Amino acid sequence: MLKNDRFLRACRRQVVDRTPVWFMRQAGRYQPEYRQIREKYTLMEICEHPDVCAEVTLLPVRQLGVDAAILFSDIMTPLRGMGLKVDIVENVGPVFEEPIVREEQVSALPPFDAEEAVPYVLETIRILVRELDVPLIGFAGAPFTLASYMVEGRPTRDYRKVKTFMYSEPRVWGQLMEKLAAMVARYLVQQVEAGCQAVQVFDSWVGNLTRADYETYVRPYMYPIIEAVRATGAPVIHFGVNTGHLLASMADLRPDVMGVDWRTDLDEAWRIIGPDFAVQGNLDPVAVFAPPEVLEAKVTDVLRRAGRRPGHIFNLGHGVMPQMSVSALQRVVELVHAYEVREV
Ligand SMILES: O=C(O)CCc1c2[nH]c(c1CC(=O)O)Cc1[nH]c(c(CC(=O)O)c1CCC(=O)O)Cc1[nH]c(c(CC(=O)O)c1CCC(=O)O)Cc1[nH]c(c(CCC(=O)O)c1CC(=O)O)C2
Repeated sequence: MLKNDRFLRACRRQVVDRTPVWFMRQAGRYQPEYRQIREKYTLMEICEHPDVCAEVTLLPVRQLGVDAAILFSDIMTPLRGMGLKVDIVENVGPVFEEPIVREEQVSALPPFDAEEAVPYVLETIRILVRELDVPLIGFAGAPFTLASYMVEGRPTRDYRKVKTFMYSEPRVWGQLMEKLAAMVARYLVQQVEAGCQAVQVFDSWVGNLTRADYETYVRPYMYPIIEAVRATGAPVIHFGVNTGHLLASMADLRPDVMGVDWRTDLDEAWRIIGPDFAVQGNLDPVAVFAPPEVLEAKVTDVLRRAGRRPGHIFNLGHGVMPQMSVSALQRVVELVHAYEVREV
């Protein structure tokens, strides 16, 4: 029985004693302890050593006092486990040796089973659920975001290659998205079966599409993912960046929680998707660098816009940045937990 279940209660829009808070990328380069571990292990090697990976996951929970842990991993972890040649290059990001350009490469993608591809991820989860007093969030990248890296071969600003592929080869695009959706659904369900109490689906880069393209080329492949997770009973959070124009379309997938970036005010986002969802976010990450009185005003503005309604999980509008300080994030947690919401 979890000592602190306010995150799970908020996912289900149940009344809480304090607004739960956690941060995307709460484990990472902003922490001196993480940087010390990274001197000995690459990011992927951390993931492949369950004892080290568990320690990295636990550190921010203990240091920051957040109400949820997120498994330390990357969205590239399952693809690498499937045998794809992808590396995380310093100050670049995921880089593929062979970008996807031909149908044969899509056909050659093998079926996914986490027990075979990434057994160490499941082992890390089993260690963590024995140690944690707060829920553990599992996660995966969504098909479009994964495909963006696989077709482009590396992070991109214009998505020219992946969108040209999507428009020019709709049949092969469909095969790629179906294979990735099957992998993501299976991977998330296996993370829940290993002990994760909630999962997040990161479609970080889907905001680069028009609403029509999202509904044509992406959303059809998302339904089986959300439905597979819903069947486990674990809450699912769906998040993308720059998705203000897509929130109504994404809501049709019926995740339990919609992640919101900072560009859309939280109350406006909640109005767009309606009262049947919980919401997560949405402090501008750069506000963490602001003077204390500005930071406090911005944290309070997010909380005020949630209007003390059950179903708000406080987070940044995107991930923690390497230049951030532990003390600034501790201050955000204090401010959120000090804010009066209705008593349980
Ligand atoms: O190499 C390292 O050790 C540090 C970089 C690092 C990566 N994954 C990481 C870390 C730890 C950290 O953020 O410090 C570790 C990482 N990647 C991810 C998460 C989950 C989360 O955001 O909470 C986490 C942290 C999980 C945790 O807090 O325990 C998932 C991830 N990787 C990725 C993406 C998509 C994206 O951001 O492009 C996403 C979705 C989350 C998001 O949108 O922020 C892909 C990725 N992974 C990575 C990079 C390079 C990051 C950089 O150099 O700025 C990139 C590309 C990028 O962020 O632009 C590598």
